[in-house]
This record gives sequence, structure tokens and C-alpha cells, in this order.
Amino acid sequence: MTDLQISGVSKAYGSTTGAPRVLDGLDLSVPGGSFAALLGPSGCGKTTLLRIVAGFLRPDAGTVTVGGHTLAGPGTHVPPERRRVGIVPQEGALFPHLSVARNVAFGLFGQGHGEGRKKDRAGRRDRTERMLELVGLGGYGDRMPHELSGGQQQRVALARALAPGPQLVLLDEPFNALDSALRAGVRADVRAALKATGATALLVTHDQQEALSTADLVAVVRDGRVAQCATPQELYRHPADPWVAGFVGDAVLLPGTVADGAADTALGRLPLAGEHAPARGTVLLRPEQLRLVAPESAPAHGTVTEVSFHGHDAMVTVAVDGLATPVDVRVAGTVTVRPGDRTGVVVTGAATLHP
Ligand SMILES: Nc1ncnc2c1ncn2[C@@H]1O[C@H](COP(=O)(O)OP(=O)(O)OP(=O)(O)O)[C@@H](O)[C@H]1O
Repeated sequence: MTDLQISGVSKAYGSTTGAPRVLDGLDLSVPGGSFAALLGPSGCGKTTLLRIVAGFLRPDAGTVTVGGHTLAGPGTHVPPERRRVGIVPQEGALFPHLSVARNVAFGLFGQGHGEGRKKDRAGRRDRTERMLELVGLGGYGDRMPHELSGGQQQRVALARALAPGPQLVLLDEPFNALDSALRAGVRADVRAALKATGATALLVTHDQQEALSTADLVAVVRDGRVAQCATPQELYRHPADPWVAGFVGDAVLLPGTVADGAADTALGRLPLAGEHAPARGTVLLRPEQLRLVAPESAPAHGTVTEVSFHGHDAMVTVAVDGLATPVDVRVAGTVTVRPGDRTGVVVTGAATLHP
């Protein structure tokens, strides 16, 4: 298992001094065999970092090491073809004039120097078929790419990236072109295939649901640095700051005053995760921590201003008495309240406090 270490990586495009830094001393550590996601808004530098790790770009400063070997750093630049890094690009990555099997075998040409040509060919055929089976496409080798669905094409692209046995696989928004019904299934297949090989993986995405549901570790990138790197659960429950909280999910933010390990807020006195000295701060809750109850049985009351129905659940916006900003409450899809209704609001679980 091969870990990936990125330390102090900076990059500015253009030769003029003072060009803005797209990456600004970025650090990231991905343990061997784990699946990490780089999550951030458009233009925050995710693809730039991926291209530096792949070797297509040189960083201005910092180092990239894989399995303890420096691939990029002061005076060192291992060329892309010698990095043992597989790449799964965005849609349209397959050679349209080659069969599925020849697409997958493409990465294997030039391997196995010194062996007989026939043995090479047999070995390549076996390896290609094994990779296609791994991604659930055994027997599809003779098809042409245009005879496959979008999801199948992306799985072939993964098989091609995995065929040479890379130590690290980089996935650049590989699910973008797939419709949402197909995405979840393809994501799960790709994750399972990667786990079966033991390769370390780094996925670039701007889709928070994709990152949270697919990765073991999510690194949120902001202004050229990692704002927080944590497991999906830790990131969602204990975001480092309100920006990260809002980027990885819906957030309810309220002013609060801390005393004796709890915060006094317009929604009542709320227990806090972690220890906090007396202070004023911003209290964070997730909409599913709020519940609508009969007004007489709640510490906080308000008026429903909006109901937005999503099928499996619904989001109810409530203007709470004494609170300047309305709060969102996630309820079951069988929602019965309507705009204008008076309601009580209660909170379950602990809140997170930000200074
Ligand atoms: N070759 C280039 N020359 C100059 N500027 C570039 C170049 N490539 C990217 N940039 C700029 O660098 C910044 C980061 O781009 P990058 O593609 O790394 O972001 P990203 O996070 O991957 O965005 P997206 O999610 O939209 O793909 C952007 O402001 C972009 O305009």
C-alpha cells in the first residue's frame, strides 16, 4: 500500500512575478490504499493539483512523494510515464477507433521487456480480461466504445488506468457526464474495483454528495489550501468553520452564548460538542437536527415561510421568533405543514461552536 504526501505545494500560472497563486502551500496526506476526494468550488485549484501529482505540471514550491519516493520537489521531476500513476479523465477518454480490449491493453504496451512477443501478447490478453472482469465488463472486449453506455465507458477508462498496476489512481471528475440515476451505481462500482486492487486513489469533484458518499477521506480545498481534511462523518458533523459547514451540506447557523458547556440560543439551550470556555460565537446545527412540534411543547416558536419538497424528504423554512435569519428544518417527505402555519422547533443532538 502506497501513501501519497503533498507538502507545501504552491503554483501560480504565468511568468509575471506577483501572478496570483492557484495553490498556496497546500498540504495533504493520503494513507496507502485509501480513497480520498479533493472537494472544492470551481476554480479553487483541484485540477491544477491533480496535474502536479500526475507530473504534467511542475509546482513552484513543495514536494509530492508517493510511497516515500519523491516525484516532484526542488531539483526533482519524475516524468509522468515513470510515476506509476493511473488517470481516469472526464468523459470522452476512450479511443473511439479501438475496441474495448485494445483500449484497456493500450497502457500495457511496452511492458515486459525481454520476454517473447507471444508471451507478451498472451499476458496482455489475460491482464485485459481480468481488468474488464474487475470493473464488471467481462466479455465486452470486442465491443467498440460507441456500443457502450456512458457508465460502461467510464468503467473501461478505469480498467485502462488500472491495467498497468499503478500505485496511485487519479480520477478527474469522472462521473460528470453521467445522469444522476446512473451516477451512484457507477461510483460504487469504481470504488469497489479500486478497493480490490489496493491502489491509493484521489478523486477530484465539486459535488459534495459524491465526495461524502464515495471517499474514505475528504479534503476541502479553499484559496489554494486544504481548509479541512477528515472522514466524511467528521467533516459533516464537525466542520472546521462555517464556510466548510455550508460547503459540505445544509447548515443552520445561529448566534449563541456559551456557559457551562452549553450554548444559549434562540432555539433554546443547546449542548455543545467538545469543551468550550464561556464566549459568544456561531452555533452550527444540521437541518435534520431540528424537529417541528406543536408550539406548546417547544422552547422556540416560529412561522413556516416555505416548504420545498424533495420526494424522500422536504425542507421547511421557519422564521423563528427573535431570530433575524430563518432556519431550515429537514422533515420526512410526508410533510403536512404549510406556509403561514405556526410551529414549535426543538433540537436533537449536540451543536458545534465556531468563534
Ligand atoms: N493553463 C492555465 N493558465 C492560466 N490559468 C489557469 C490555467 N489553468 C487553470 N488556470 C486558472 O487556475 C485556477 C484554478 O484552476 P483549476 O482548473 O485547477 O481549478 P478547479 O478547482 O479544478 O476548477 P473546476 O472545478 O472548475 O474544474 C482558475 O482560476 C483557472 O482559471
